[in-house]
Order: sequence, then structure tokens, then C-alpha cells
Amino acid sequence: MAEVRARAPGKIILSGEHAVVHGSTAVAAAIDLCTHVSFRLDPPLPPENGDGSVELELTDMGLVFSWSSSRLKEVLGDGFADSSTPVSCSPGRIKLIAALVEEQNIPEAKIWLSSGVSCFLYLYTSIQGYKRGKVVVTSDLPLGSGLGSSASFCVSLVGALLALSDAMSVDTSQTEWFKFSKNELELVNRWAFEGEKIIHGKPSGIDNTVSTFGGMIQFRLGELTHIKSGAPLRMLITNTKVGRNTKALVAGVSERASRHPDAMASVFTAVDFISKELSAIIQAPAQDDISITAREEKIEELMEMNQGLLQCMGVSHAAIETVLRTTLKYKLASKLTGAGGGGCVLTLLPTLLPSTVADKVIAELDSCGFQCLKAEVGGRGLEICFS
Ligand SMILES: Nc1ncnc2c1ncn2[C@@H]1O[C@H](COP(=O)(O)OP(=O)(O)O)[C@@H](O)[C@H]1O
Ligand SMILES: C[C@@](O)(CCOP(=O)(O)O)CC(=O)O
Ligand SMILES: [Mg+2]
Repeated sequence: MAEVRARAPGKIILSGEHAVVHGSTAVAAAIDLCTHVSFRLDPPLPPENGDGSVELELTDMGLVFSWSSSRLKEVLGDGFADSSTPVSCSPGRIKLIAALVEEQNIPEAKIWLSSGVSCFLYLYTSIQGYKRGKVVVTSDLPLGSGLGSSASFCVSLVGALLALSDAMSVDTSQTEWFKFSKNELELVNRWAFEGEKIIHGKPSGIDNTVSTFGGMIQFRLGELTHIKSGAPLRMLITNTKVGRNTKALVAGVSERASRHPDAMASVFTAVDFISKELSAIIQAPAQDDISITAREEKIEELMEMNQGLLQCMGVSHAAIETVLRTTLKYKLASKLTGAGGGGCVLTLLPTLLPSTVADKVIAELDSCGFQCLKAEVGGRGLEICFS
């Protein structure tokens, strides 16, 4: 029996969500809220004892799913991907997987989990075949709120599955949390992107990339550049608690873009400039109060401009607008983060903002029924542990 644990962070997008799917630059950072996966790979059973099963436990939801290895083989067949070469899930395979997920009778109220469970089955069977084993998942992140729970689920799951596969030659005697090598992380990221496709439809890859590598990144067309903030950046995250689905929102923006190609191309270009400018400002050092304030004023203005363009793409929401109005009363700038349509909003908390004002704005947001989250920005990516 072999066992491994993996954890991978969620993220905030500081600029460029949606537009990044259409080729614009975006800026994102890891946050210290993670998805945690533990994976136990069991030895094969003697033939007289059957063939065992693949199990998924979603502890936070109190749900356990199980498929016998023979059922998986019957439906999905013998043909396997090589775990060291990520491949996309074909439309035919996704239908077969959806049927296997349906057999599990997910409660109607949690039907939104189906895409995550399909993603699990695809990644598990692609990397581990039908070997019997159990995966247990817990998450610090609110699911479906714009903080990249889908990508952190994919990255932590792939990290654990690959750690016990032939594709990696890791030292399993390590008992401390450790990071994969750069090449190994790249393999994780490519598989996680294939998983994210099952959940998002057409992902840009920014969420799985920042979850895998951590820190803060500038991202465009699959290319990442690591960036470092020249001064501390404090963000308040407000969860409107309005549920939404990234796949539908991404599809909605694409439909708008096909109805108004020239206008939307200009919107995406404007976002590209905003993200590049934001990235440069974030990286510029600022030490004294005057330069810190000037830097933060520019960041605030760019956040507001980005928010205006997100409204233009049709992904804001009445609850998001309420957060914007509330924070503006305190002269604070905000923008939605992630796919929008509800979910989370970011507010810059300037360095010189008195803590009494921050407390007041948080209390007012709380009183509207929203939930304010405190998260460290720009921290660690995927980590693995064998103890
Ligand atoms: N811990 C988890 N367990 C199972 N599925 C998950 C988990 N985290 C995310 N998912 C899947 O990802 C979906 C949410 O992803 P998405 O709509 O992209 O929002 P976000 O990535 O902003 O949280 C969920 O509906 C579920 O299918
Ligand atoms: C809207 C988008 O830019 C980010 C979606 O983030 P989230 O799933 O809402 O956390 C989509 C993507 O880049 O894949
Ligand atoms: Mg997502």
C-alpha cells in the first residue's frame, strides 16, 4: 500500500479574467486557501477476491463515490493514455464518464459536483488506469466562487495521482512537504489543464498554472511570466455567496463575442493593456508613503477600468454591484475576480488605510449578508507529502 498527500492553492485574478480566454494578458496570484487530497493506492487483490474499486470521498460534502474496477473497464475499455503524455478527454469518452457518474446518483441539490466527479474519473483512469485506490478530498475554498476551486482540485488531484505513478521518480521516503521539480510541475500543470477543460469547457489555463507554480504570474496564451510585487499588496476578498458556474459564464462571453466581434475584440485589447500596465506597476518598487500611495492609486484606477469592461462582457451581477457601491463609500476600489456572475469581489486595502476603516467596511459587507475572507496573496503552489 502506498499513500500520498497533496495540497494546491486557489487564486485571485487581479486583472484579465475572461479576456485571457480570448488571448489577452491577465495577472493572477495564489492564495493560502487550498484543496487537500490524500491518495491511497492499494495492491492488486488475488483473482479469487474480485478486482477491487476506485473510490472518491468528498469529505466536506459527506459524499463517497465508488466504481468497481471491472465496471470501469467494461465502460471505458482497455485503451490507456500514457501518464507522462497528457491528452484531452474525447467527446466520446466524456459521455461514457458522464454515464458512470450518473450511476452514482449525486443528490439533486449537489448536481453541480458532477463535472468535478467526471474530471476525477478522467484523471484517475488516465494516470492510474483501473488500479484500486481511494482519494479523499477536502477544501478550504468556497466552491464555484471565483477563487479557482476547480483548478486547485485538478492540480492537487493530479499531483497525488502522479506522485504514485511511473511518470515520476520521487523519493517516497520524504516525510516533509516538498515541491516537485520544474519538469514534474509542468507535467502536473498539463494534466490539470485537461481536467480543467472538463469543468470550464474552454479554460485559459491561468488558474491551473498559478495553482501549480504558486506566487504571482502574468499569463497570456499559455505562457507564464513569474512576477514579484515591489511592495506589499493587501486585498480584501468578499464572497457574495451568489452561486454561479464558470463554464456557463465563459460560454456567455464567447457568444457575446461572436455577436459583436469587433466591439468585443476592442474590449479584450483594452483588458490586455490594463493587465500589462498593472503588472508593471505591481512590480515597481515603492518604499516611501508618497510612492506607495501613488502606486496604489494607479492600481485602484486599473481595477475600476477592468471592472467596467467586465460589466461590458456581461459578467457582473447585482450582488457584485452592491459590494462595489459599499466599498466606494469608503473610497475603496473593487472588481470582481474569477468568472463573475456572483462569486467573489476583490477590494484593494491601501497600506495607509486606518484599520478602523477596514473594520467598518468589513462590518458593513457582513451586514449585507456577504462573507469577507482574509487570504495571503502570492504564496506557495502545489506541495506533496508522503507521511
Ligand atoms: N473539492 C472539490 N470536490 C469536488 N469537485 C470540486 C471541488 N472543487 C471544485 N470542484 C468542481 O469545480 C466546480 C467549481 O468550479 P468553477 O465553476 O470553475 O468555480 P471556481 O473554480 O471559481 O470555484 C464545482 O462545481 C465542482 O464540479
Ligand atoms: C473566467 C476565467 O478567466 C477564470 C475563471 O475562474 P474561476 O473558475 O471563476 O475561479 C476562465 C479561465 O481563464 O479559464
Ligand atoms: Mg474554476
